[in-house]
Amino acid sequence: MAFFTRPQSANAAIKIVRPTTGDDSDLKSVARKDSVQRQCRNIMIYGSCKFENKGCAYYHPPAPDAIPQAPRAEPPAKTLSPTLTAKAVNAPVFVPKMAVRIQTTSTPPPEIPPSPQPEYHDEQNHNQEAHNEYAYPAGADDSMHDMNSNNFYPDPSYDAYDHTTEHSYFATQAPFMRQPLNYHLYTSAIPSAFVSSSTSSHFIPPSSELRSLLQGRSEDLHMAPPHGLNLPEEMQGYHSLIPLENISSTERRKFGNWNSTVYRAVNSLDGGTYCLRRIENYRMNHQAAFSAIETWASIQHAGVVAVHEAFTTHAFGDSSLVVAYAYHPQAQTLFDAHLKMTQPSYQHGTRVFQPQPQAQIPERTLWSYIVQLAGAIKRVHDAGQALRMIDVTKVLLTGKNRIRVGSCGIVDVLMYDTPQDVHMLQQEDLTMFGRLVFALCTGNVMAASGGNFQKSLEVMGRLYTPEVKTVALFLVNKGGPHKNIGQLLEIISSKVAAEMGDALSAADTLENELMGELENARLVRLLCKFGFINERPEFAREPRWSETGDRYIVKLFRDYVFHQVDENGNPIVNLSHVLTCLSKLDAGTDERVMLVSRDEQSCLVVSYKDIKSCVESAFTDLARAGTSAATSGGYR
Ligand SMILES: Nc1ncnc2c1ncn2[C@@H]1O[C@H](COP(=O)(O)OP(=O)(O)OP(=O)(O)O)[C@@H](O)[C@H]1O
Repeated sequence: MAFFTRPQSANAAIKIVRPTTGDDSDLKSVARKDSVQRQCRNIMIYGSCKFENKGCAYYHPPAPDAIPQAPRAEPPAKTLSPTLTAKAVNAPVFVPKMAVRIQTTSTPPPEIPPSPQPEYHDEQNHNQEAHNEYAYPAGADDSMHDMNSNNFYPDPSYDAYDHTTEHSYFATQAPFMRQPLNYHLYTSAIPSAFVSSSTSSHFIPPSSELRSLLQGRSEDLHMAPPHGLNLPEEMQGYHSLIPLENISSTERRKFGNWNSTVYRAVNSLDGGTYCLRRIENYRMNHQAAFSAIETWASIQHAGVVAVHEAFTTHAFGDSSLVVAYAYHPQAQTLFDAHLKMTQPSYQHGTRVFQPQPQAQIPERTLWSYIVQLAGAIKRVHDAGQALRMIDVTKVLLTGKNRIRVGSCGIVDVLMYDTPQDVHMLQQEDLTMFGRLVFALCTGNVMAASGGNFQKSLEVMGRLYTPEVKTVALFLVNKGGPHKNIGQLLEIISSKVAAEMGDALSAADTLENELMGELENARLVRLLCKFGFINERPEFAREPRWSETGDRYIVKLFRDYVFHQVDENGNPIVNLSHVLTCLSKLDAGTDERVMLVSRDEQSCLVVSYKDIKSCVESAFTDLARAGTSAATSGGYR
């Protein structure tokens, strides 16, 4: 038989009634359905009615201590769902620590102190339905009392709603209690008319592609170093070094005149992954050479790969300079992304390649690169620095149409002994920028040089709008000492506006994606709490701790969520059911659920709010007994 497939929602509510007593004269009046005998709403809300003896026509039940105790074994079985057996109803009564509405309980409602709030007493304000269908004779008073005293929500953020301090509209409404957060229940994504996760936008690929992209990055970040690399185990707190380029090649790669290698490494101080650029055989003459790194570390910009620190080391067997940068998993250089058509060959450490017919970079992408680079250069020049390394092999493509200038600061350290005028270096930045535009337009890194120049202009004019040529010429031409990046930004202002629009839509799209994932962390926390509580062999010297008290409800709920079976005893594996139940539990809704023990001897009707409270209380017990209170606090 399907014992965990009971009606579950408040809509399929099982009417909960006060247990019958030997003297049913009181209850007769409760059960009467005529309007005159409906229970006064003031009793339900405030626990008393000022007008009880002053003409109030509604029914006022006797004070709780006047209600005779109901014998436990005689619950009103006829009020239960027809699918329940009387046997289940007669199950031993379970009394949890917290106030939960149990059908078979005969505990009288606690006395509720009269409320100082003004009372309702006009005919309209008596909600007939509330009196009739869900009169909660046994539970409502408890529930109201609990809500008034905030027993369910130790969290101060669940304080009673103070309607006087809020918006004036609400201040005119009837007082109500602030409900627990229920926005975890559904993710109200931005309507798809505005943000679509299935189509590709300029910066963000469609949702499915975005996921596999992020998954790939995560894989990259957690990749373990292969054996036999013969690299230092540890170096200035960095470990797990993996080279990002081929180090077995006989041709050594050069960074200017220096041999250089790029590694990915993990920092043991913060656990973060970094990109280390090592310059071999570097001799440091002045400690002050690192002052530039300090300046670069303070430059934070979306278009610049962040500089972390620099140090010298003998860990590689020589004296190396290492500069640590932010690591962007699966980043590609612009050369690798757009210009590399054939395997480049190397002669004396310099890349030699044959220009090939390229897959043309779309103009929108080209403008995006130009605007992003201009923004990065502006930030760096405003900080009194020069990038000195704007090259297709040093600009990284870190996401869809997203680029950042890498390897910043390192030239400043290497060239410390031959200081140069910053203004001249900034002018040089603009020229390098122009050459990069030429290279991207034509697919030839030497496009702006010597004999290639005119041909490159022709190609550019054929493939792109005249504005692109204007920008490229502005950058490579000598424009005098006053030429600066601000002038370029003025020229391309309309492109900057378009870029900004795309960047804002990207933020909207990502926010939308994030909304869909919002519950994940909360549901995992809930599952962790279940894991801590359920089936715990012993706690507080009580071997049955996880089977009794509040934990019993948690266990029954676990069965309800995960262990349901169909009529043939086959497991019901319904992830939607699990997610819905957990979301409702996380929100602590008032919706009630019927929990039946496996032997059908216990049957409880509890709200998600109650179950949440049981989980919290059991988890708090465990956390309190744990060695580190601080750690346990992190799971709330
Ligand atoms: N900050 C970073 N995060 C992630 N990957 C990076 C980072 N910096 C560089 N890389 C990667 O390291 C690899 C080597 O970088 P490098 O700058 O040496 O490029 P390169 O094409 O080898 O240039 P060169 O010819 O000058 O050596 C490239 O694949 C690049 O994508």
